Amino acid sequence: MTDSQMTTVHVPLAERAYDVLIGQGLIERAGALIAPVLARPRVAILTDETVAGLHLSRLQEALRTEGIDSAALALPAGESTKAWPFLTQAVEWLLEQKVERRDVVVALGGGVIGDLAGFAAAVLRRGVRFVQIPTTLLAQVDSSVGGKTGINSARGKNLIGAFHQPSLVLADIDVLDTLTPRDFRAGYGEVAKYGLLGDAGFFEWLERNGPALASDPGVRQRAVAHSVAMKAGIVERDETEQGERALLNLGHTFGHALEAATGYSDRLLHGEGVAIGCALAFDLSARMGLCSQEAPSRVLAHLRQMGMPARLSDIPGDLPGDDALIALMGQDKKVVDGQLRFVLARGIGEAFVSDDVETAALRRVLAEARD
Ligand SMILES: O=C(O)C(=O)C[C@@H](O)[C@H](O)[C@H](O)COP(=O)(O)O
Repeated sequence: MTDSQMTTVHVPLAERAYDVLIGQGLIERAGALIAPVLARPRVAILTDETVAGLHLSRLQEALRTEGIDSAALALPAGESTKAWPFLTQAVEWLLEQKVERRDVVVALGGGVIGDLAGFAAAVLRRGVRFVQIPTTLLAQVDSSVGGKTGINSARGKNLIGAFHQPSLVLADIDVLDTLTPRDFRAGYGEVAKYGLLGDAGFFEWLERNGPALASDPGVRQRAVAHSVAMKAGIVERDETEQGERALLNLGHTFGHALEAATGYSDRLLHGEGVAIGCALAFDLSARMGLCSQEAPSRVLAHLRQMGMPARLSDIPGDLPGDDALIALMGQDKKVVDGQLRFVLARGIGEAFVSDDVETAALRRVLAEARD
C-alpha cells in the first residue's frame, strides 16, 4: 500500500506528541517506520505466545532488513497476564536485555500486551520509550493510543498503572484477518463506543457499514482511522482524564465490574464487557428520563446485528448479585468522594458524566438485563 493510502493521525501532546499510522502491510515496513524513533538500532519486543506465532518473525525480519537487532519475550496470551507476576517477568527480562534509558520497547499484541508493556516501559529505569504495534481491533482503535498503561488487581481492572504515551503506533489493519471472529467482534464494542459517546453520524455509518468491517479493508481502515482521530482529539484536550476524557469510559463502569466478577476469564472479553456496558448505560439513561427509549433500542439492535453480547444474560455461567456488582463498581477510577460516576447519554452521540445516578434505577436496569 502506498503512503497516500496510509492514514496518519497525529496526537499533538507537545514533547510527548506522536503519530498513529494506520494502513495495510505496516509490519513488513516496520523497520523503516520505527528507525526514526530509535537512538540505536536495537529494540526489545514484548508479545504474547499467540501473536508471536503469527507475526513475530515477520516483524523481526522487517527490523533486520533495516539493520535493527531485536530480542523478544512472549508471555501467555489472555487478560490474566495483565498482573504483577508477568509485569515482574517482563521488567526483569528487559533489565537482563540491558535495555537502556534511550532504548525503545516494542509492544506487539493486543490490549493486554500493550498495557503491560507500556507500564513496564513507564517504570523501567524510571521511564523508557515504547512503540505500540497493536494486533487486535480493540488495541488499534483504543488501548494503543492515549498512554493509559497498567495491570489489573483482583479488586478491579487497570487499578495499577501510569500515564505513559507511546512514541509511535503502527496499526497494520491486515493483521486483523488473523483474529478469531469472537476477538474481532469484541474490539467492535470500542468502535461503536465512539459513535455512541460523541458522533451520531459515525454511529449511523456503523449501522450501515459495521457488518463489512470484517471483510472490507477500506471500511476497516476508515473505521479505525475515525476512531483513533476521535480518541486523539479527546486525549489532546484532556491527557490525564481531568474531565472530558472520562467520556471514553462509556460502558466501562459496568464492563469493568463484569470483568472482575468473571475473574478476567474467557467468559467475558474486555470489549464484550464494554458492549454490554454501553447497552446498560443507555438503558440507565432512558430509565432516568435522560434520553428517549429509541436510543437504547438502537444500541441493542446494532450490537445484536453485529453478533455482540448486550445483556447480562449473554454472559455464560452465574454472575454475582446486584449488591456485589455495585460494590465492584465502587473501585471504578471515576469515583469521587466514594460516589459512583457513570457516563450517561442524552441521545446517541451525546454522552456526559454524571454522579447523580439513582440506585433504584441502576438496580432495575441490572435486573432487566439478567432476563
Ligand atoms: O483511554 C481512555 O481514557 C479510556 O477510558 C479508554 C478505555 O476504553 C480503556 O479501556 C481504558 O484503559 C480504561 O481506562 P480505565 O482508567 O477506566 O481503566
